[in-house]
Amino acid sequence: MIGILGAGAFGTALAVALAANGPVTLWGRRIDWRGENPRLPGVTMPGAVTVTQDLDAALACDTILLALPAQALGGFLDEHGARLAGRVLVSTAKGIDLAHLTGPSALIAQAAPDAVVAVLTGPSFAADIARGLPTALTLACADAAAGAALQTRLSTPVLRLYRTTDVTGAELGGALKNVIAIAAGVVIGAGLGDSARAAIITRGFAEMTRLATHLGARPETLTGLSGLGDLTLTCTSAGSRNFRFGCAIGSGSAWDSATTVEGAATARALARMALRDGLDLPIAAMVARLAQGDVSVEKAMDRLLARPLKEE
Ligand SMILES: NC(=O)c1ccc[n+]([C@@H]2O[C@H](COP(=O)([O-])OP(=O)(O)OC[C@H]3O[C@@H](n4cnc5c(N)ncnc54)[C@H](O)[C@@H]3O)[C@@H](O)[C@H]2O)c1
Ligand SMILES: O=P(O)(O)OC[C@H](O)CO
Repeated sequence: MIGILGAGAFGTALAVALAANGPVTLWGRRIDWRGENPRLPGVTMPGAVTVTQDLDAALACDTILLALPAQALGGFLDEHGARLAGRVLVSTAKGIDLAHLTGPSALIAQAAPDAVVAVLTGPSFAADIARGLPTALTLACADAAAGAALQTRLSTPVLRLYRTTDVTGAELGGALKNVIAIAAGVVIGAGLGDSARAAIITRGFAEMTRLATHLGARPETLTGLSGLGDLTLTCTSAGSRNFRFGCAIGSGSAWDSATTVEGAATARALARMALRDGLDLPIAAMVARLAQGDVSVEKAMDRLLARPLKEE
């Protein structure tokens, strides 16, 4: 049976989609809604989904999807990680943990060393998945046989999973695209134009590839759904919270800090990793400063444009 930890927009959307294959238990720490999750308005839960605050019910499942925000995952695992032993654990968070400078799969593997760990990522808005719109994702698992079994188990007629054994590449693609999406939003919010956005996407993709391959990812994974695919979606759609957050920075508008924006903390993590490993990640470093209000949009653009001219 499938359990999902985290009853936010994405956990709920996955529960709705996977109910097509059988019963699903969706756990949230606070379920103060019935029938329709306010984080995913207009979506009714199918009968095959049990929504619960009882963690034991979800932990009784053999396959568990973790749909908590990246910066919340470490704390959750500190408290409950030992109870995840022996399961198939699928990470869906798109971020780099600021405290450990690692992706969610490494945190999970550390908390539950004997578990099979996989990553589900790729271009997908929760609202699209919940509405049953066609979506293609990447399922990454270092254990090829376990990955193939999961691919079958988590695919539905409209949710099409492609598999890879490159966990590092798939996970980093999903985390890093959020940072570049903030930068793309800043460009659009500040009225700098679509040409500048295309430049940010392309140079951002170069940064994503530089860091991911440095950490052992296969370059072709970055050009797949989990990298370029998700980067394209997130940098071009107002459906993305990261993109909208960037737009708010660029236009000087207010932002609701309760909204999950994974790219802000991940940009800070990347800035630290760049320093640690001597990498050049100028867009990520600037997003980290913009997200914290440490630099104005004008100064950020001036500094990026004043960098020495170089080969592409
Ligand atoms: N929303 C999407 O379209 C989408 C798509 C793909 C991947 N994701 C990824 O899924 C992850 C979750 O995003 P979301 O959209 O569901 O966010 P969300 O803000 O809608 O929901 C987050 C949920 O996590 C819960 N939570 C936070 N801290 C917790 C803790 N310590 N213990 C237990 N529960 C906790 C919150 O109560 C909330 O229900 C993110 O990493 C995001 O990048 C989201
Ligand atoms: O709303 P965002 O920016 O968190 O993006 C959601 C998904 O990651 C898009 O694939």
